Amino acid sequence: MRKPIIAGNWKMNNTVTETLTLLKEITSLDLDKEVEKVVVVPFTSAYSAVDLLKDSDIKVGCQNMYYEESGAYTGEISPLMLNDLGIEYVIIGHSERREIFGEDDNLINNKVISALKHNINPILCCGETLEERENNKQEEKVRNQLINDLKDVSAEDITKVVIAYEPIWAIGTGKTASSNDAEEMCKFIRNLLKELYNEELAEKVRIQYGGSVKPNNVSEIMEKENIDGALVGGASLKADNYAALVNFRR
Ligand SMILES: O=C(CO)COP(=O)(O)O
Repeated sequence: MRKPIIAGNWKMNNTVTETLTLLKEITSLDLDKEVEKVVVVPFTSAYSAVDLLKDSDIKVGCQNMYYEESGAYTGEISPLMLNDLGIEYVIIGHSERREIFGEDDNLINNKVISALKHNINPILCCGETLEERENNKQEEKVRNQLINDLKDVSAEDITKVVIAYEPIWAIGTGKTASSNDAEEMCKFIRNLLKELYNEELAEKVRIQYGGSVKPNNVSEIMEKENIDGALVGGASLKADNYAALVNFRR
């Protein structure tokens, strides 16, 4: 009932030339049409990616945005700019933004609200550090993040949000959460959504797992009841790997 969504987060990788090469390779491959496919590219590649993918069913996302529409915010990109390009998804609150660039839940909440107002679907990231997991604080951490990040998001809008559970200790480390641990946290998130909204809406929200997802573990992860997609970094940067992730059912 929830359409699976596989998103490749390219992070700070690929020039425009490299973007075009990779996307041409990806579009030449046979990709499952029943899976929603997103490539989340650097801002500099967004225009070229949208143009190259205009006749394909692969959607383009960006990795961040500011919440204001315009103004004196040197170095920032606005939702109007993303709209103008035809960007459908934006990652908000990735742990790298939180940890390296000091983004807090208040800023992230403003970005989520602004993206929704401009009809861009947020992929809202949450997840705990290794220390928090070792102290069994993962649920408390994710609960606090989501309560604050989703503040004032209406019932009408919550189903447009994709939530990505990305335990920080599993990102880029080759250490994946076990599929059972990932499912347990995604189920916890769905139950929280039931509490914040209601059962019917919570059942509609798509929840992704992210953190060292690879072609060889994607099927096991995607089999889980509360996991509806994957947000993939490293493995999404090679065309055949991206195709294998999208084709997790084959
Ligand atoms: O941060 C991630 C996706 O947003 C996960 O990255 P890796 O797949 O490289 O671990």
